[in-house]
Amino acid sequence: MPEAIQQPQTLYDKVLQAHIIDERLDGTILLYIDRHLIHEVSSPQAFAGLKATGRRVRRPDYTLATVDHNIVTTSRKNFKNSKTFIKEESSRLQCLTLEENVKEFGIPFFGLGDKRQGIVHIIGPEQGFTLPGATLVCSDSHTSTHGAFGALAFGIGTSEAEHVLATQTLITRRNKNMRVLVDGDLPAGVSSKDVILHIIGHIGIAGGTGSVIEYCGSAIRGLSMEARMSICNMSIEAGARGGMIAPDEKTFDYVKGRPLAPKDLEWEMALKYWRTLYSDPGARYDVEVSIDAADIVPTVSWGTTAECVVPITGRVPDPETFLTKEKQESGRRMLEYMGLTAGTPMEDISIDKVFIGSCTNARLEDLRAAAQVVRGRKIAPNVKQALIVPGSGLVKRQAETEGLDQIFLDAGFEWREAGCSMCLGMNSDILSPRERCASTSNRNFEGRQGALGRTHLMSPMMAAAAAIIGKLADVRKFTDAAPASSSHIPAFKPLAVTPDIDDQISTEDRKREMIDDLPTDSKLDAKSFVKASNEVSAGLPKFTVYKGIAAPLERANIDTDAIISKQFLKGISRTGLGHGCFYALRFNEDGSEKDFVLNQEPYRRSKLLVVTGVNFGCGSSREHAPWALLDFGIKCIIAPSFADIFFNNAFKNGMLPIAITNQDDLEAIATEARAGREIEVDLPNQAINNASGSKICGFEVEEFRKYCLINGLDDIGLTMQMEDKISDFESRRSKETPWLVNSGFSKRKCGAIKEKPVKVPTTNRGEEVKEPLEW
Ligand SMILES: CC(C)[C@H](C(=O)O)[C@@H](O)C(=O)O
Ligand code: SF4
Repeated sequence: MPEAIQQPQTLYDKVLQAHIIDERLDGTILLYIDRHLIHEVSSPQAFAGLKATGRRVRRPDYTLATVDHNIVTTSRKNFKNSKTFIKEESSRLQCLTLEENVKEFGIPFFGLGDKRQGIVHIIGPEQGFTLPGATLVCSDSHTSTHGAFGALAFGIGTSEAEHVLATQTLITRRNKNMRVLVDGDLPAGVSSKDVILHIIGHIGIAGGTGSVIEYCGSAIRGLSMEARMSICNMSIEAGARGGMIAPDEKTFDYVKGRPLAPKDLEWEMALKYWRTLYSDPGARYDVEVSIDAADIVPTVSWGTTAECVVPITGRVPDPETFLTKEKQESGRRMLEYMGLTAGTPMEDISIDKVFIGSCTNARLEDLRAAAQVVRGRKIAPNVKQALIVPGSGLVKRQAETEGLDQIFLDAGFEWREAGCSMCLGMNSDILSPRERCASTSNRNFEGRQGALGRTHLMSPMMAAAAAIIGKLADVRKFTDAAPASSSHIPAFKPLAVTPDIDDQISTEDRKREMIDDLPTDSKLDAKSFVKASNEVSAGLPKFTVYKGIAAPLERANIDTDAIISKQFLKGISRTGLGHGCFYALRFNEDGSEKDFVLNQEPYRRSKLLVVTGVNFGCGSSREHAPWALLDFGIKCIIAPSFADIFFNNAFKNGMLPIAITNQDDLEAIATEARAGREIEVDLPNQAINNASGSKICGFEVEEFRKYCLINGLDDIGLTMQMEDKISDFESRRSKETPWLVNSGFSKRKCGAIKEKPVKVPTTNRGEEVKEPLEW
C-alpha cells in the first residue's frame, strides 16, 4: 500500500488535530483542553453542577481563576478581604462563591488582594499560562484573544465549563478555516484596533460564523504581541469561533521568561514544536479575505454592532441608502438609539465619557499609546468622566513605574484598579441614559455600558484624542504626539518581563503561595450553595415533540446582551432569570410595557420563537441567555442562523435551536407564527408541522445532539466513560509535549486527580439510559 500523502494543513488543523482524543462519524469530536480560565460571573453554576453530582476538578493545575467582571475598580488600599471590602451584595456573593470554589477544588486563584489579578484575557498571556499550540477555553466569549499565540482558544458556556472542569475535555466539532490576509504597511495613526474594526466592517458581524479566522500577511506580522491580541480578541465580534496568528520569534520572545513559560530543556523542545505551527503552503481555506493595510484609517463605530463603522473623517451613514429593507430598518433603529442624524460628520459628535480599558485595549502598549496623545493636555470641559482601567494589576504597576498614571491624572482622567469596568458596566462604572462614550471596548450593543448608553468603539489613541477634544476626534491631527501604528510604538520600553513572578509581587504576597492567598474568613452562606446545587441536580425534561403558538421575532443579530442584560448576570443560579428576558425590548424606562411581540396576545406565553433575521444569540457567551429564555418558557428557537456559542449553550440546557436556511421554508413557518397558529416541532422525525400536523419542512440536527436531547442526557457522564482514552491521551502528551504538563501553576500542590469511570450514562434526571451511545 502506498503511504497516504499528508494534505497541507492550516494552523488551525494542526492544533486541532493534536488535541483530538476521539472523533465520531457524525463529526463530534472529544477535544483535550490544556488550559482553562475562570471568572466569577460565568462559573458559579458550573461548580454547583460539580457539587451536585459529586464530581471533582480533573486538572486544577491546568486551571486559573480570577475576579474581573463584577468588581469595583476604585482604590483597593483598604482591602483586607472580599467579605468586608465588597459592598455590593451580588458582587460580594459572586466573588465569595468563587473564593469558596477555588479553595474547595484547589484551583489557582488571583483574588482582589493579589497584584496579579486582572481581566482573564490579560492575565493568561501575562503569566505564560497561554502557550502556542495549546487549547485554551474560558466561559467568556473573548477567549479568542489567546489565539494571538497560535493557541486554539475559544469561548464556551457555563455547562461546557463544567464539562471541562470534570473531564479536561470538550465535545465540539470542526470549524471552517477562514483566512484574513492584511498586507502592506499600516499608515500613521492606525492601530491594530482600527485593523480589526476595518475587518469587521468589511466581513460583517456574522462574517466569521462557524469559522476560526487565521490572520496573516505582512501587516499582521509587523504587529507586536499585544496588538495581535487586540485583533484576535475581537474575532468573536465577527462571529468567529476563534482567531489565530501563527507564532513567530515575537511570540517566543514574549512568552520566554514568563512565570509559567517552559524552562531549560523543555523550552528548547517547545520551541522546536512551536516553529512547526504555521499553515502549510497550499493549505485549503473555506473562506479567504484580502485587505490592503494602506486602506485602513482611524475607524470609529456609529451604530450598535461592531460592523457599523466608518473612518473618523466620514459621516453618519444614511440608512435609506442601505441595500436591504431589513438593514434600512435596523439602521434607522440604531440611529434613533444612538441619537444621531444621518450625514453628521463623525468629528462633530460630542461625547460625555471616555473609557480606556477592557480585554481588547487595556494592556501596557494601549496605555502608552493613549498617554502619548494625552501628555501635557487636559480633558475637554464637557467630558464628565474619563476612566483609565488597566487590564491587570501588573499592567497598572508597570504603567505607574513609567509615570503614565501621572500623565493621565494631570490631564483629568481617573486612574483605576484592574477589571472589566465600563466595558459591560456590571459595577458602578456605567453610562447614564443617553450619555455618549468614546470607548476602547469591543461591544457597542444597546444598553451594554449602561441602560440607553451610547457607545462608540475606537482605539486607545482615538479615545484619548476624543477626551481632549470633547468630540470624536482624528488622532492624526495631534501631530506633536506623533502617533503611529502599533508596530511603531515600541519607542517606549517594552514591558519588563521578569524570570519569576516572585519579583513582581510584594514581600507580603510572596509569603503566600497562590492557592493560600485567599482570605481566610470568606466562608459563604451555605444556604446559597445548597440552593444552587439543587437547581442543577433537578435536571431537564427530555425534548421529543413540542407544540405551541410560535412568536415571530422579526429582527437580525439579536445579541445575548439583549436577551439578558448585565444587571441580571449577578446571581449564582441558573433559574429565575425569566423576568430579565429581553428586558429592554419588553419594558420602557418607567417600567411600562413596550409594544414587543412577547407582550402581545397570543404570544405572551409562547414556547417557540420564530426569528426571521440572521445570527441569533451573537456576542457574549453568557449561558444566562438560554437560562432566561427557558425560564420565560421558550424551549425552541427557529432562525436562519445562530451564533456558535449560543447554539451550543441552548443544547446544553435541553433546548432545541433549529437553523432553517431555506428562505421559503422559514417564511412558511413565520406565516403560521404571524397568524397566531400553533406549530409542532417533531425532533425524532426532524420535522416542523403546522397545527393540523402537515409537514412544513424538515430540519438538520447532529446525531449526537439529538440523542442527548431525546434522552435528556448528561454528556459529562458520557465523556467520563471515555476515561481510558483520556488517560492514554494524557500519557502520550506528557511525553510529546511535556511543557504543557509541567508548567501548570499549582503543579506542586495539585496533582492530577483521577475520576472513577462512570459505568452507565445517566439522563439529567439520573435515570439509566438503555442503550448508551458509543463514541
Ligand atoms: C460575562 C461573560 C460571560 C461575557 C462574555 O462572554 O463575553 C462578558 O465577558 C461580556 O463581555 O459580555
Ligand atoms: S469584553 Fe469586557 S466584560 Fe467581557 S471579558 Fe472583556 S473586558 Fe471583560
